[in-house]
Amino acid sequence: MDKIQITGGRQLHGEVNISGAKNAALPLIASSILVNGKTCFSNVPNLMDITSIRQLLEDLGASCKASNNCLEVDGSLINKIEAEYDLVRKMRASILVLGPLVARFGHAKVSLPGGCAIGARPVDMHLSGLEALGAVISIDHGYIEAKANRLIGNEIYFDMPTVTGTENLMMAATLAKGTTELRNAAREPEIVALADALNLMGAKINGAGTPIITIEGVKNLSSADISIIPDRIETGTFMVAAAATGGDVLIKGCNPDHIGGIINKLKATGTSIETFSGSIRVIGNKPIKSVDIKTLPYPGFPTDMQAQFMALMTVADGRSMIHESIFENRFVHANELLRMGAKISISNGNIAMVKGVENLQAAPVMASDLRASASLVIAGLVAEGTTVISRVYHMDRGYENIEKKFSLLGADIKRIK
Ligand SMILES: CC(=O)N[C@H]1[C@@H](OP(=O)(O)OP(=O)(O)OC[C@H]2O[C@@H](n3ccc(=O)[nH]c3=O)[C@H](O)[C@@H]2O)O[C@H](CO)[C@@H](O)[C@@H]1O
Ligand SMILES: C=C(OP(=O)(O)O)C(=O)O
Repeated sequence: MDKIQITGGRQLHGEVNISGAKNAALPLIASSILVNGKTCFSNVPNLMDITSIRQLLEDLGASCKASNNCLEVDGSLINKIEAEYDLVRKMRASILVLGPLVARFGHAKVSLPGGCAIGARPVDMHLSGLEALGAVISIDHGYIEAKANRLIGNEIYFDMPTVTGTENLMMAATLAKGTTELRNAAREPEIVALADALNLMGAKINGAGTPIITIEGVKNLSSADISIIPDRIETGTFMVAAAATGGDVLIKGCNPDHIGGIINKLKATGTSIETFSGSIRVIGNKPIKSVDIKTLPYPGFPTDMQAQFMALMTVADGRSMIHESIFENRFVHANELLRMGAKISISNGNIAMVKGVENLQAAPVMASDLRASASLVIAGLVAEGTTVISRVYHMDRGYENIEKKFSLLGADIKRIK
């Protein structure tokens, strides 16, 4: 199994290009199930999760042709409505095929995705939403089965904004008869990107990016060319790494409008940030000021940046309170940061108090999930000595060429076997 080795202490300098967003690409690729024809995606990141969704679509019968960062999916060849456990277990976002399959074929069988390192992550709101659209749902032997002759538009209220839940139901409702209104919908940029793409395919969606999304059902969708938006979490990860190392980095190919919550908190740490159209310059300043954060649905501070921000706070001046309000178990990285000399205490399971230390010390550490791995990379970049991070397959799910990108910025980082 691959590991990442980092010798810390170098400031990051130079330019880095941001890849397409994993969390935008996954629902967009799933949306190609709705189309009885070809959908072409560009700026697709080369990631394990993209391989997983591609394998899943191929298993359903679709043809997928990939070259460079493009992917062409032919949904006209789909001849199977069952997403099997062996494919779904690799990636929770596989649940995103449920809505499109039942909408287009009237029948879907998808393995229950189950929990993961960061929490139980139920899919009850996806299922009750589909029921509201008239699907008959059953769960048997670990599989969700959904059946409907044709989905029928309805009003759906989410108890809390769910990102993939909003995406699943938005996709399903595009082919429903009548109008669907999603209330308390998630507002993430990935939702807007999906609505824009579906509209290009012929859907009639309004309000994406607000808590109320209205979808007027259409009979079918047609082929389209879709470009994946830049990854705001990868952007934020490089911003935090630049701040932590006291570096000066120009982050290119990103969308500063998508990361207001991150920019706001990083500025409060004393980091200098200049935004341009499509790029951001980040200059780290010492001492790093301690700042409190609470993760919230967009446009609040993203849970997917909490681990990286915690790594920054371990070397800040003072105490920081980090409140994780989205997932119940998203502090696993804290234990690894402790092994590197960080001072962190956790109360109530979702509040971490971080007391900044002068410096971290390198140690062998283990990644537990995707963003935990990014936080360990940031810690490794500032620590004294050589850190080895194992289980980096978590990182490969969501960061394209991360060690190459950091190396080009001057980090002493390499992948080892
Ligand atoms: C592929 C993708 O886009 N993943 C992102 C997506 O995950 P994902 O879409 O799985 O996360 P959700 O927005 O659904 O989860 C938000 C909260 O709602 C709860 N919940 C969700 C659905 C449901 O039916 N019932 C329920 O209780 C979850 O357990 C969690 O506490 O949004 C998360 C929150 O921004 C991000 O961390 C993930 O990176
Ligand atoms: C938690 C994440 O992804 P997923 O929902 O695919 O597990 C993430 O991108 O940080």
